[in-house]
Amino acid sequence: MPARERPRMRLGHDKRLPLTLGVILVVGFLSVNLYSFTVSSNAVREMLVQNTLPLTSNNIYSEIQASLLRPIYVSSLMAHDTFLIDWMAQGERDTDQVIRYLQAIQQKYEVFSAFVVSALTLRYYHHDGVLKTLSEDSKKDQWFFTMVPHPNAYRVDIDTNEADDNQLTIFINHKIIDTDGRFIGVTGVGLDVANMSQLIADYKARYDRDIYFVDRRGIIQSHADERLIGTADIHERAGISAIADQILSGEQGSLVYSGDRGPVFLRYRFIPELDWYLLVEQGERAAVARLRTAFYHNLAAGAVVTLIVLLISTYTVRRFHERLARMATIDRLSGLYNREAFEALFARASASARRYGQPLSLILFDIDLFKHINDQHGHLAGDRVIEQVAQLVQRGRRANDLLARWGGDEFVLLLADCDLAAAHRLADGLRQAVSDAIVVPECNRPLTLSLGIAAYHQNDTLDELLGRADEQLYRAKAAGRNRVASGA
Ligand SMILES: Nc1nc2c(ncn2[C@@H]2O[C@H](COP(=O)(O)OP(=O)(O)OP(=O)(O)O)[C@@H](O)[C@H]2O)c(=O)[nH]1
Repeated sequence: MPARERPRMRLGHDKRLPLTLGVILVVGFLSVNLYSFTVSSNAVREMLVQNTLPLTSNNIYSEIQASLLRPIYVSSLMAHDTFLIDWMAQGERDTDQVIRYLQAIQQKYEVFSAFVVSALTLRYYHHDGVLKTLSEDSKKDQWFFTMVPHPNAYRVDIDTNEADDNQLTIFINHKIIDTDGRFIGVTGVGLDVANMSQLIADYKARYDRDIYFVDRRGIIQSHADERLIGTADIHERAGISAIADQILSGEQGSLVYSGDRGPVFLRYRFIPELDWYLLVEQGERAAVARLRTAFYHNLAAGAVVTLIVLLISTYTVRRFHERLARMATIDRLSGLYNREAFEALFARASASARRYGQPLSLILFDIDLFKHINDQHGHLAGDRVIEQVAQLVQRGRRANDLLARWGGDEFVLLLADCDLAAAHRLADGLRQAVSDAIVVPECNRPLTLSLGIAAYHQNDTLDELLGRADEQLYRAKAAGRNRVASGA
């Protein structure tokens, strides 16, 4: 049956189920994903504050301790070296001697620089020679004069190195005390800040966290961005300024501040060896970046699954509706349209005939003495005959003609663009074809039809048209069956 001919029968809303499924899936996927994203983000945050950042801080602290231990040890060794103490006590006579000593230290321990400054002469001896004489008036030399009242034996300072193009250097300054307990100078080694910065940059790459040091005043002393060193103050930096005092008054702890890209989790720890604070921080965005990516991937997967379910359910529902529509419009035994479908299709065909002013004829036909076939050969044989007639007429009809089983052994054939005379000829041909092709089961007589034809009149109802065709059919039966009767 051509699809375009199928009568439109509302058998349900075939979009409702896929839509409902779609909504349930979208809401389900969204809520499950959002929930798991929120739970995992909270877990990551908690992990960051309670575990990851403190652990990182501890690891770095240990590494710092390990990397400073050696230079501090070397400085201490120099400060207690009897050669140096004696040499100073004896009036710093042979300069070459002390320079060779400093060179040996610098080479042996592979430090950036080795130096000694005398409190007596204020001369600054460097492994390359005598650098200068310190002056109490020079701002640059204050580090030395502040060493005297310093409570500890050594101090870690960060400063530009005049002996090496003013490069930033970490100095381990160690007091030299003579045998009488008097302060006679400072000795120590210098470490390249670039190395330290590299170390911190490595941490950043390894842990994806910002790691830097500030002194007790809040001035950044070591940072992957060297421009900040010695100049930037955390009291003046956006976000962290709000918690700067809290950091600088504690030993260690975890804090949160709002950075320009969301909350930043910070772990601070005071490092007594450096007299600095170690700060380890990580933005929430970076911490949950992977989760966010997973969230988007899950959503995409959910969208694909939803789409597939929508397609499958739409296809299934459509197939189901088509079957239902077929069941509701097709007569099971003959495979022809049933009465309801014919009524709907007639309305369309008659409207078209009216619009284009074309003739329309209806043939109502009935198998002659069908009851006998049933009675003598059984209902199944009768059914078989109905099938045969239906198939034969269906095959012979024109594409625009509508054929339906009207009930029992009665059929209707609506002939589009066909006047009464042409319909009569066609009906007779049909009658002939059936009696030529089909025999009554088990008795060799040909099966015959009686056919009544009526022409469609403007504004006829189906009942009116059928009524007139039925009269003609009655006439054909009355006249002895196996014939065609027609009338306007
Ligand atoms: N096998 C079968 N029989 C049916 C079916 N529907 C109706 N019938 C029978 O078809 C017969 C119809 O008989 P009628 O059309 O009234 O009478 P007839 O024997 O064909 O005689 P005329 O129409 O006067 O030639 C009845 O016996 C119905 O029981 C069906 O689906 N299958």
